[in-house]
Amino acid sequence: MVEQLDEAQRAAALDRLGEWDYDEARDALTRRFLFADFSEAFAFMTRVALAAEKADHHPEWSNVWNRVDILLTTHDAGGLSQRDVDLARTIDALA
Ligand SMILES: C[C@H](O)[C@H](O)[C@H]1CNC2=NC(N)=NC(=O)C2=N1
Repeated sequence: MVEQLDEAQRAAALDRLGEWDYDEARDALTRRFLFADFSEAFAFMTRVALAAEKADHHPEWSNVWNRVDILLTTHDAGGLSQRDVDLARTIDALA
């Protein structure tokens, strides 16, 4: 079972992640990625999809041309968990 992060753990995680914002309503991490064009954006999404499937942890996301909006939360935990923080780091490395 995955545990929801408490306030202190969440603050520490957000501090270290830097580029990610906190969505209070969803208890989630969010980040917008911008690319040169659709092809670059979709290539990124493909890399993330493979990593997400491998980790069995999946993003909520949308794409409009060169833009990819990502939201990470853990449905099983009812909010933000370490799995989201780990996936955020993985995604940053794939951008
Ligand atoms: C059964 C399976 O492990 C779960 O449904 C996983 C799959 N991917 C998931 N992804 C996310 N973001 N949150 C989850 O709680 C989650 N649960």
